[in-house]
Amino acid sequence: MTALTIRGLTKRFGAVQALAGIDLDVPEQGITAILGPSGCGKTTLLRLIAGFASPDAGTIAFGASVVAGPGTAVPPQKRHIGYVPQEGALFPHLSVADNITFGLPRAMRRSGHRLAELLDLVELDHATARRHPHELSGGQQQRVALARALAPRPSIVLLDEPFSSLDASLRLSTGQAVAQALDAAGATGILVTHDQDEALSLAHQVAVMREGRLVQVGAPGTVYGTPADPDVARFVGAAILLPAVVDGERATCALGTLATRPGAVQGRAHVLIRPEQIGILPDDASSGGVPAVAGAVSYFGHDATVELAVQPDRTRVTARVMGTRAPDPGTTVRLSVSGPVIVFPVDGS
Ligand SMILES: Nc1ncnc2c1ncn2[C@@H]1O[C@H](COP(=O)(O)OP(=O)(O)OP(=O)(O)O)[C@@H](O)[C@H]1O
Repeated sequence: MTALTIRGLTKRFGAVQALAGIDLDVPEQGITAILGPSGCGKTTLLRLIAGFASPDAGTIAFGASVVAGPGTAVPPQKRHIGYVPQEGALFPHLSVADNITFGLPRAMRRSGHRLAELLDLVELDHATARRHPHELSGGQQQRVALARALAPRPSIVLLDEPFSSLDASLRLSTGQAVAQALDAAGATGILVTHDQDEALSLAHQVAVMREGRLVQVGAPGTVYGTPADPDVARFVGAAILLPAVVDGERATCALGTLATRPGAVQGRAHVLIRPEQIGILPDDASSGGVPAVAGAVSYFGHDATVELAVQPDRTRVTARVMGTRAPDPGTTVRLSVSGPVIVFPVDGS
């Protein structure tokens, strides 16, 4: 079943075409991430779904019921959606309990049962209920904001860059807690983010947006593994694009002759290689691969990236290897590429 169906959605602000014809199906439950760079129209799309603004054209339907379209504009309070803004926007003078139960009928607020349920759902200690927002960490504040959004049991929760003010480690754990809470509540999440790691790790469906349009919608693995074009490839992860000549299912480029995915364009093209596809071997002709000289190494603990100059013409590529396997700068090594590569037509890059 589809939780949300968007067709031909457009919105213009003066000379700026913020949304230029959006079609999107959001399946029930799970998280759909709207991923794109600053200014591409993500927040505008979320605001139209929430009902905070009206589209110039197009329709938005929740299940079978149209909430925005020609002659229809259901107000935000009647859309039964939850909204989690960037920094929680909690009421500073209210306790956590009062923040969470703010939108509930008085009888429910008094009973305390729903509050306890919501605290459990977002994995907050019941003792935090008496505190005020300034006595909580950023991650706890975002959990309170989610609990408040989930309180009236909405079927759709809109999350507008909810983790952007958190540091990297808290972002991951808070993101996972939010995903679990949405799942347990049976709600569908729509997460706006410009962070590809967040989108790929939390979402079941990723919708990549650029200049007011959706350029690719798919499962995280599909968007990362078979991006629609070189810009999507670069946006969702580190990408090496090399000129190549394709013949059948083989592409010849600076990293040798590589297997392509079936159906690749033929002749002059560009191949996409992810840094983790490059293996670094000892400099021994029997290892196969192409020779390269190792340059700067960036350690990240669990893994490392290595800059490499591929011989003979010093084509620069970056490999991602286990932290302990990075060669010393200046060492001559051999490079192999695992797995088939994606091919893009020359004019597509
Ligand atoms: N109320 C408004 N009036 C005029 N222009 C607007 C308005 N809201 C958005 N825009 C413009 O529409 C475009 C899309 O903005 P939007 O906020 O939707 O992008 P975004 O992808 O959410 O960006 P960010 O990640 O920086 O929040 C931008 O060029 C923005 O300047």
